[in-house]
Amino acid sequence: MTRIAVIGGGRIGEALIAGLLESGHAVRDLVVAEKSEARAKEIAKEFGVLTTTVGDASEGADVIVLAVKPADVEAALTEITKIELDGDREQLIVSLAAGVPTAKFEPKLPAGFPVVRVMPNTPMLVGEGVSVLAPGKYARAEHLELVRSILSAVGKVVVVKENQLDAVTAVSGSGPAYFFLVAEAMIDAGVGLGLSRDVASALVVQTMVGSGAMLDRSDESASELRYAVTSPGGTTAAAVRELERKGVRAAFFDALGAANARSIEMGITAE
Ligand SMILES: NC(=O)C1=CN([C@@H]2O[C@H](COP(=O)(O)OP(=O)(O)OC[C@H]3O[C@@H](n4cnc5c(N)ncnc54)[C@H](O)[C@@H]3O)[C@@H](O)[C@H]2O)C=CC1
Ligand SMILES: O=C(O)[C@@H]1CCC=N1
Repeated sequence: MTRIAVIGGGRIGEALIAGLLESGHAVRDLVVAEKSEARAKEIAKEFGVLTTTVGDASEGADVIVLAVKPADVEAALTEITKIELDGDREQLIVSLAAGVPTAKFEPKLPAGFPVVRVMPNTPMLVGEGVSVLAPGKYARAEHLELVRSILSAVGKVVVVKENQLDAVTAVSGSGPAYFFLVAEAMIDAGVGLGLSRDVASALVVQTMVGSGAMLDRSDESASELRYAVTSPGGTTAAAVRELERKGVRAAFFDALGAANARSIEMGITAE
């Protein structure tokens, strides 16, 4: 099986580790490098994986996954390049860092060393993620296929050109947070209407799960599914009118625009 080193055992690193193990990836083929000792202990205890230094983890790995913050990429890369990277053994770097272009990695690596940039999202923790892949200059079809095969174990995989990854980050990388925010607001609103928090939470969670499943399985668009809930002159129409009056659609345009701009900015400042 492919040996994977995860550099950075934070929130997305943990989601990847948990998702891979859950999908049957062997624990002996996973190794984690986490610079916080306390966090490394937590990861080792929770998942039974080996935790070690960046150099040791990278040395034995086929795929080196960088799951550190964009500002920490450079330091982590410096540690990785202290070992002898082996392009012939088809070693590969996969970067999950938002905004950081593959062109920032490539000059620091041995000539022709392949890099694949990926924007995942946290639902991969439960096998329902979406990972969007973009090959760097030296990543060939077989590298993309390897990354696809690893990440398809924890959700769907989409391939785009790298220049679309900032937009992707705004939509699906940050996306779970928007749905969680909507869930929080709906639960609070339900409590405001007199439901207990437990009942309001159960109703909101199942409504989200059910609506997501319909979107996934139905041939109808989001608009058509919404029309089917909206009886003329009824309760949904009254609610949607308020959401539109408060500018919910414009808020999403602006919010995703801000995320896109921030992703571009993080790529510039990561240098
Ligand atoms: N959290 C999310 O939903 C998503 C995050 N990402 C990207 O994933 C990356 C990590 O994000 P999070 O997991 O949220 O951050 P985080 O802060 O939770 O985790 C980063 C971890 O890396 C460790 N670290 C930093 N430098 C290190 C080094 N040199 N060696 C070993 N460990 C090191 C830190 O101690 C920390 O535990 C970021 O670049 C982010 O843009 C991408 C998609 C979604
Ligand atoms: O908020 C962030 O910067 C990261 C990237 C996408 C989701 N979380």
